[in-house]
Amino acid sequence: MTRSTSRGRSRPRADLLIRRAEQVVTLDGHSKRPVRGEIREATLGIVEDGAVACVGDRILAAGGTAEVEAAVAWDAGTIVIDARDRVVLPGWVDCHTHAIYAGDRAHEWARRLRGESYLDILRAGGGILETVRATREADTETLVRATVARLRRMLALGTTTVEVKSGYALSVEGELRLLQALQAVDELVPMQLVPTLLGAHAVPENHRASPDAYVELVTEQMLPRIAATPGLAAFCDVFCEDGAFTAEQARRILRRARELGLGLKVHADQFHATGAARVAAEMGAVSADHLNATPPDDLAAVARAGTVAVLLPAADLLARPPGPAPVAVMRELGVPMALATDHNPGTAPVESMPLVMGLACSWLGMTPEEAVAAATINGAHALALGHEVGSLEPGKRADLVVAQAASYLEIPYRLGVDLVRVVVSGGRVVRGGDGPEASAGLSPSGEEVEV
Ligand SMILES: N=CN[C@@H](CCC(=O)O)C(=O)O
Ligand SMILES: [Zn+2]
Repeated sequence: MTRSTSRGRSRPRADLLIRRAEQVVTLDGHSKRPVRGEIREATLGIVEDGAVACVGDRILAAGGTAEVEAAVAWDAGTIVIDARDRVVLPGWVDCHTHAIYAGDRAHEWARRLRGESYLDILRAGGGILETVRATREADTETLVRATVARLRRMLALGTTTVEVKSGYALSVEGELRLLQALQAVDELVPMQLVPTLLGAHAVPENHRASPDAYVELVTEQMLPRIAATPGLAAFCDVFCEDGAFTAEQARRILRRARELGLGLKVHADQFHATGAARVAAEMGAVSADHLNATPPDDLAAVARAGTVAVLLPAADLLARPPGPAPVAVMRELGVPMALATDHNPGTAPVESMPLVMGLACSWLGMTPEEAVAAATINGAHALALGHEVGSLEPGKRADLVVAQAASYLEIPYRLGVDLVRVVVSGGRVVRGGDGPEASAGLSPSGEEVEV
């Protein structure tokens, strides 16, 4: 139902008003620092009978329905969504993906199920290197089209901010091409896309005999070339692992990236304790990701540095590292935790953040409150975007999810069930609107609307 109002002319006008939600999970008050330690329901900033009003691509107000409706004006042009029986949350922040690639590795997954190891397959020239061959062969239009399709499916499941790493080209021109293709993708998908250079994802086959020469190529040619174009990459990442790059090589690459003004991320200790998490902490990386094999002392260093631990339960399930990420130890040490899909063709063909939240709770031992914070505000901090996304507060990007649920608990609990009914990204309703008061521009069936 849309309503015109003569009252409150001086009140700011809303383009979009979502009202009468069972719960609005605001996550407010955490824009400066990630949440960590014991996370209680109060930390989530839940408002019952809640509303969110937006104008343009920004949030105008979030709180109780009566309070929000008293604070804003709306008219016949305002889209009004009734959220009775529904929960409103910030759009998911998927802060670790490898979503630009060609080819498929289901056959490798089947080999791993029969007992082969991920790293042995990589050492034999498969794994990441197989995807590198397929990606190098694919034309840019094909890569853009495939990536857009993946990101649109993620968007329909509520992901409104997504980090995408390059890393399947492993040459200066090839990595540049992937990051430029991501700029084209960014124009075609209404999400916030954060690009990361992962030129040090694996040692390419032509440098097998001299990995240090490849590290030098990354530090002396690839990084300066990419950093010379503002916006091409926000972060530099390194896969620090036996069979990929050593802690010392990672340090060299990250140091150079930092000099050139890029933020830092590290694929750390996924299979072995390599010292990578400690390097991430020392270098001031915004995140250290995976952390399956990180010793407690190194996790303590991560906590002290305020580096966000990005946990990737789908990869934990499919890649078979020595064990799942040690959530209880991280909680105890005060390591801030975020969650991401790790979408990639080898170890995580997953696109759903709600599924990842479910795995994080029922398998890794996160509490539902930790999972919600990890998929929203802490994911934002893992991208240095805590001021911009991850919570429902006035001035932040109007990114939100409306889920068919009486409580936020149902989202991680109902493993594999798509409860998302409405997705708003940058103020645009990109999916849904099938509620009784759905109005202009909304698809009655709950299908994705034209984006
Ligand atoms: N472990 C390194 N990189 C990816 C996997 C990439 C691949 O296997 O293609 C990850 O984060 O899990
Ligand atoms: Zn990864």
